[in-house]
Amino acid sequence: MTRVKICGITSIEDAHNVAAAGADAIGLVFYAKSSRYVTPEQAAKICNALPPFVTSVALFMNADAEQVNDTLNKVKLDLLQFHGAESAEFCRSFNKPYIKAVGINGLKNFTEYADQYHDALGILIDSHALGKAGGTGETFDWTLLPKGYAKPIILAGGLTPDNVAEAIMQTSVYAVDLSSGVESSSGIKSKVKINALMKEVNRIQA
Ligand SMILES: O=C(O)c1ccccc1N[C@@H]1O[C@H](COP(=O)(O)O)[C@@H](O)[C@H]1O
Repeated sequence: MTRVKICGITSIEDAHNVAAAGADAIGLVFYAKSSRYVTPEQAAKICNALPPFVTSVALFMNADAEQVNDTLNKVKLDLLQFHGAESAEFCRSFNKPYIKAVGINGLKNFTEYADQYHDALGILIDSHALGKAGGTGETFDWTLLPKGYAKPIILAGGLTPDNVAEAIMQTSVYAVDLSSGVESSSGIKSKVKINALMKEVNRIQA
């Protein structure tokens, strides 16, 4: 069963809609330049309102250790997602499970890059260029995905209710991660699109 994470949650209502639709995880963006940015105080309210068995994921983009620690102190978080140029040493320094995002665009050697993060729970592959921010809403050529990599692969980048079934069937990834593809406007999730997404994911796995 392919897992689903919906990223960029900014309200309790959106978190409830994601959980009710049957997604596995919500993502909270702690990157101030993002339209989906939430403060630790807002995120704490959202996480406290989550039902059991829905994973809360904190997305950081080149944050410093102080910001990550401050967020961890204030918010009940299950997993960290590092979406920038964070070193493996930095990612593991919080003693918290993490996933590392990799921008596939222009990446020379996936295995060499991803192997540095050998203690990550999984590797998220997005369409952005190395060093640039993700969440662009752009897809990439899924045939570039590594085959048979030792860790779970999470596919991101431009996924929508219309292309998610094709993406899962073509790639057999462990999980998909969506943000802009299930929004009604930037930072606001659409209940209709979230339900349509989960219907598609369930349809092809029935
Ligand atoms: O969502 C953001 O604003 C964001 C900012 C900086 C880095 C990553 C961000 N989002 C992540 O990008 C991918 C793809 O998003 P999309 O579906 O193409 O909009 C996803 O992992 C988001 O979590």
